[in-house]
Amino acid sequence: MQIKELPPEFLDAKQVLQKIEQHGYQAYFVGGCVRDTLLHKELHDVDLATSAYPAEIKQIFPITIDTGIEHGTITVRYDRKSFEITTFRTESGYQDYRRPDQVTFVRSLKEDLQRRDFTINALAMTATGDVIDLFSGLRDLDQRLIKAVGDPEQRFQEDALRLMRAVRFGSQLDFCIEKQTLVAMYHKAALLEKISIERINAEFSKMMLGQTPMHGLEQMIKTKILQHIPVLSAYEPQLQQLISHVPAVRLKTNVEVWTLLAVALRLNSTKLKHLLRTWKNSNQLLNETVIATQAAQTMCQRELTAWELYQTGWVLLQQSAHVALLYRSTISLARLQKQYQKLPIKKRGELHINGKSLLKAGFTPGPHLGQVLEQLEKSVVAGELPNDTVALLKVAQKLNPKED
Ligand SMILES: Nc1ccn([C@@H]2O[C@H](COP(=O)(O)OP(=O)(O)OP(=O)(O)O)[C@@H](O)[C@H]2O)c(=O)n1
Ligand SMILES: [Mg+2]
Repeated sequence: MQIKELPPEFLDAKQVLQKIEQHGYQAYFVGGCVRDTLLHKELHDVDLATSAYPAEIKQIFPITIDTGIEHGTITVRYDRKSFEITTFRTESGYQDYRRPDQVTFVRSLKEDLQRRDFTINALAMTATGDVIDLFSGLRDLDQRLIKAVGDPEQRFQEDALRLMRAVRFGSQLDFCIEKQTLVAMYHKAALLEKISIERINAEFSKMMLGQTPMHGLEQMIKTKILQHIPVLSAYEPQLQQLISHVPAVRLKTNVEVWTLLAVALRLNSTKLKHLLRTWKNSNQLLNETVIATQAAQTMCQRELTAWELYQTGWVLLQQSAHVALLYRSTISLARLQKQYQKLPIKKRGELHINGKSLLKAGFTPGPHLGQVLEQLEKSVVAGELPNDTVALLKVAQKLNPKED
């Protein structure tokens, strides 16, 4: 099979491959970029593989960087751009189920492709667009199957993260996991405990942001993978309920992902923070999810007050509403937007009074100033007071009678 017109992302790299070929070596596009081109999907990275050893690549290109030379990866500078090229290799060892103990450079493309995880990821393509399919990856792309290359148990034994990758690709591409591969996942599920939570999280989030996240969750339950991931393992019944309640959902952001889980698992703020911290999410994601969850849980029961709308902010309100809509179909985004737009102010900076103006008016410095300001802010947001400096100062003086 030949791809006649290569996407533009390949064009610069094509020259690099051809230059390597001119020196008598083989060089190919490999991995996800070939898969995604065949599926007409957006490409994120173009991986290059070659029969040339790192030292030989250095002889061809005057400027190189030893990016991961012990694994055979070199960055080549060509035409003012950078390209990562990896020498064909086999891997052995895998004592820790994560990394091979030993990498051996080889000259054969087949040996390189057969250590890869799934058949659809084991395709190669020449500079001129010829697809090399040694493990029936094209058939599996056609049948929409995630199938391990060779012996599935061995593939998962080598790198247990592949358990999550199988589920992730299944959801991203809306593919099924082939039967033997699924059985092997069930047998090897416990190996996931060897994998760092950061890497599990990265795959899990991609899965949840994919086309069929509920199918992904279902497969995590069926294969028992769920039993070997932190915190969520304790919530199987709630996740099962979520799957039957919202069979089809497309989530757009990580905040939506974790907010949906928080709502489905009925987590209070302490438990939610524990989940998010255990999964090593960033502080920003944690803070935003806590706010969005609070709003979503409330929206499932009743409309938000002006103060709640104000505190959540428009960006998080949209995400909360997207989640809450799955539980309460009467929520209207247009109505929410109208209510938000009607707020007299959108942030504290818009309040026509601040600490400085209070001090200028003779207030003594101290924490009570913050309390007075918050009271004024609440009253303005609720529409009980105009956002007017003179009026606000008057009320401030009443709130703090000791001051003149
Ligand atoms: N645990 C892993 C990780 C990667 N690979 C191989 O390395 C390639 C590149 O890995 P990566 O960039 O992680 O995945 P992609 O398939 O490129 O998918 P993505 O779109 O997420 O980049 C994969 O296609 C696969 O051939 C593998 O065999 N086993
Ligand atoms: Mg990739």
